[in-house]
Amino acid sequence: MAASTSTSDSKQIKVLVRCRPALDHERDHSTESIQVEADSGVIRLSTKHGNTKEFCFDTVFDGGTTQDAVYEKGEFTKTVEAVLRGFNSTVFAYGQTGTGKTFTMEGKAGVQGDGGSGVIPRIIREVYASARAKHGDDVKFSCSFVQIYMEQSYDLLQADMGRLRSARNARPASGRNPKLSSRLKLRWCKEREFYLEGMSVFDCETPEDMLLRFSRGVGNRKIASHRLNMQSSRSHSIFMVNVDAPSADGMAGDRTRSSLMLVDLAGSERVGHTGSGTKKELMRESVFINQSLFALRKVITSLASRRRQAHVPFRDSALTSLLKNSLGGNAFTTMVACLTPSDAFFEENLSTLEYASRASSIVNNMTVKEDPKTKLIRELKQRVRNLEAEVARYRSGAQPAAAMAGPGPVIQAPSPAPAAPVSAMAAPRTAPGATDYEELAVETQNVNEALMVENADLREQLRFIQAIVTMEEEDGDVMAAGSAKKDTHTVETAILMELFELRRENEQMREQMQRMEFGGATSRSKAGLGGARPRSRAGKGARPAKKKGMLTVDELRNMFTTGGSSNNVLRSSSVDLGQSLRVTTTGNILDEGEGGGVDEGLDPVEQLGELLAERNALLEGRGPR
Ligand SMILES: Nc1ncnc2c1ncn2[C@@H]1O[C@H](COP(=O)(O)OP(=O)(O)OP(=O)(O)O)[C@@H](O)[C@H]1O
Repeated sequence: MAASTSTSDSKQIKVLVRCRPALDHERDHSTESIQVEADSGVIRLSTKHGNTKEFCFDTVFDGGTTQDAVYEKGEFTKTVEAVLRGFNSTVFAYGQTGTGKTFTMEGKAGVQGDGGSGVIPRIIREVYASARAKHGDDVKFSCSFVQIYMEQSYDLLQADMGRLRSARNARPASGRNPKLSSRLKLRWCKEREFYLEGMSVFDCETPEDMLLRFSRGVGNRKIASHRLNMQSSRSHSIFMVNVDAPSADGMAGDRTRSSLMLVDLAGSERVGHTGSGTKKELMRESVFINQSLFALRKVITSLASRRRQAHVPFRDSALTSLLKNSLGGNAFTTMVACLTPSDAFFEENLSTLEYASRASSIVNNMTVKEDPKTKLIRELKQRVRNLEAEVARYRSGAQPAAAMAGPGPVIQAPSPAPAAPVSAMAAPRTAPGATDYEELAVETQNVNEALMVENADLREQLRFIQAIVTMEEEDGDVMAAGSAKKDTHTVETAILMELFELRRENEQMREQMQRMEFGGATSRSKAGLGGARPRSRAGKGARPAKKKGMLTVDELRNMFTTGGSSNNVLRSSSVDLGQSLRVTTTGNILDEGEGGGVDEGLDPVEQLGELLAERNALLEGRGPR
């Protein structure tokens, strides 16, 4: 369902650091290199050569910290509160392989008695308990569980995954493999941003129902053993808890829907340390794990750099796409950075702490997502109340100040409406020395103008409601799984989005070129823009050779008409570009461009052609036009 924002709150990403105890097999051949001062939040890392690096965080846990203490001192209750207030929230565990991410998030049966359970089971129980205490039975819960394995997303709760697991458990495999039929496509649409199409969602009435789903999904997760961890997660897992509850601050009947993402990342690993270099599959997995974590680190670095308008490469991996709202977005986010005490992993620990430190400077703008219809009704009710109060004041003899103003929805009059001030009704314009008749005429005119403005407002509202209905027709039910009708775009919308993206890229390139023009011609080749590149063999004036990855207009047109695919390009069957046809986006992602507007009245394909030509020219180093 389309949603819009109401309440908001800015919060930095909360970072907890946990160093696990040394494991039995580590004690013989490594020394502890980490000093954790829980009271002051200081962590000191020292190398074998005596160098020390110091970090300070709000909350740090040493190897002796129990799961109970992590949950309590980590203040996960605040995450639960945020979810129940309608804020999307995220908890993610980050760190090198074998540092205790899964132990922290899932827990381990039999460790520390019942206290062995990790953050996920505890948070599930607390969300249910708090929600029930607050709203009784008027709360609905559901969950989904996915893993990102080798850059593909898989549903961990699909029925066939369960069967697959029992079949595979019969043989001593190095790990379980996800089945292709549970593969999910990553999609993007304006209202929902990144999401996984067809992901299964299960209603769970009780915490036990949800815990059962969770443990089934855990059983389907891809794991394998290597030198650093007997049960190493080979995928990133995301468990999603959806809560639909009465609005905490709103009026009767208002509801909020929030999601809690509980993420256990696969750990970064060095092939030399894990010994995966000898096994092809482990090696391939390693490459994908490290690649997506690299993308995550790039996103963290970019968000933490605080350069305004800096490009944040969320689209570089499925993981960062799905975490977009959790990092610098609208969610309440907690990162649990996990460390190993062994001095053999000084560099890995240092890297984890550096990224944890950067993450702690990222500010999220938490917002409650509200159903637009509910929001509109709430705002209109508020407006009625304001007007009633205004009328009451007017009746009691007071001058009605700006009768139409107030905290109601800010609605712009459409352009054909007269530009009369809205407060005209309250402050009639009278000409000096005018007769009573003239005064009446002026007042009538003012009232008339105010009514026209209101009329325009109402028309605007009607258009808004119609737009919502259309969106809902297109979206279907967000929570329902497998709807093939979801998130369709018209061809025009897609082309326009492509145009925005291209225009933005071209703008950037043009700026870069201009900067380089100032900086001297030689810098052009250094920047890789091709100033010193050899011309094509056909000589001067000949069309430059087409670069790999560049698209011509014809190719683009073909893709629209024959169903080819490329990044940001749609797949459709026999599309006439003149018509407004509905097509579904490919698994590749369309991002929100911020570029300039699109020339109205021109064929978007023509524009696209121009922009592509411009881009090719820029790439060829032929300078801004
Ligand atoms: N706080 C802890 N107390 C006791 N044992 C722990 C603790 N943290 C982790 N361990 C143990 O360390 C080993 C590795 O932990 P875990 O599997 O959670 O690491 P991980 O970071 O999830 O690794 P990977 O990224 O490879 O999945 C496990 O045997 C686990 O039981």
